[in-house]
Amino acid sequence: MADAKPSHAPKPEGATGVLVLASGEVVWGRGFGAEGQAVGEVCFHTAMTGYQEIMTDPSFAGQIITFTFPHIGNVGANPDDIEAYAPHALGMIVREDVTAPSNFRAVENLDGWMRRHARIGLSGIDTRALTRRIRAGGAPNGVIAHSVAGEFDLDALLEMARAWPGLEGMDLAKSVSTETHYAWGQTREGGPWRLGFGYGGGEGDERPHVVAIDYGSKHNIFRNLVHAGAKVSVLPATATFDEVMALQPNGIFLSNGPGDPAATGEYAVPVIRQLLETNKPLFGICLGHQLLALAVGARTTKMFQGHRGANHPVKRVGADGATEQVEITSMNHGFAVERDSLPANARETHVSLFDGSNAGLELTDRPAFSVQYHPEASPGPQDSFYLFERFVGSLR
Ligand SMILES: NC(=O)CC[C@H](N)C(=O)O
Repeated sequence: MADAKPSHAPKPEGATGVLVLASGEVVWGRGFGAEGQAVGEVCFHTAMTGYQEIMTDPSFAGQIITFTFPHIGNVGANPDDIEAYAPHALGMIVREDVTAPSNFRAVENLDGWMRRHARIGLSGIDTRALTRRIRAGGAPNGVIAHSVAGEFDLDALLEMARAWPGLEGMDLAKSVSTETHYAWGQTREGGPWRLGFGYGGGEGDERPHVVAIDYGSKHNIFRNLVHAGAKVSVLPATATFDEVMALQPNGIFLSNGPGDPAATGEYAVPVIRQLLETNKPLFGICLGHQLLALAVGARTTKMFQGHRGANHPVKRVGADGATEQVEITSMNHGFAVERDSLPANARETHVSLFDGSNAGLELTDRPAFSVQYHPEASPGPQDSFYLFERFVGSLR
């Protein structure tokens, strides 16, 4: 089968998978993983490693990921490289077919892992053409479908893609959050994973206590907080001010998460405003950054194509306004804080060197700061671990 390009071409021989965009474009390929169909926003991710971490990052709820790196699946799947206990991305679009894994840590192949978790894959796609399509036209809504028998109702799939309302205005954080409060160190994972050791512990009464509000958090954030010296309790996205304070936090963490930050209106921002009044140190990542910005009166906006990759350069600007350093960061966001809407008590601390968009802030009258990128990496570089040390170091 020739590699499919975005087109209205009739179904090629042997096609078992298809992507149908809301525009009517049809891209044929070969399905893997689960059969069925899923509708969401089609984005692209440029990381060369970490497909399992990316698929399990809850921030990707509602999204279908096109991997620009052509060989996805060649290290299989294992029970450690996960950022949540199940995948949250709806599906993946890849260039090459998934081959048998070649890695000593693999316990199953990606195809079986995707099937087990009811996630759809599409291979044999010209991912460069699709990425250029997204870069030029923005991230479209679309349906990904897999049928071993090769039976597809294109009209129904197109209708599904068109009927999907899109991520703007969509509140997804509370649907992927934890349902109950739990202590991170008492789960099977603690600090960062090490070959031969697995995950380290995080218990200890002498450690400063971080209460994390889970809007769809990645596990590696909690592992890094533990590694920096904290113990972590996790609360649902809808936790009230009283529920947070009942745990006697030394510091508060606002997690990453999916969907439109402005659509979390009634539960996140009002609580964050109350938490800021306590003057307890507060740290936010990605959705947590956007929610902190909203809480101080700034605005967020939907980006044209978003930032998703593991090598995004960010400029860090010191409080003196002159000292500048560059961090290479991991990014995964489709919304951004509008710099011009930041109030006088919020200082922009980080700027994306790809497009100049806001990538971090700190309040000048409260011990609160946040970044748009993912300092916990997984996947990605670890340049930004200092943020965990800075936050945990500020807790008493
Ligand atoms: N990784 C995240 O927390 C993403 C935040 C938000 N959902 C966005 O797309 O911008």
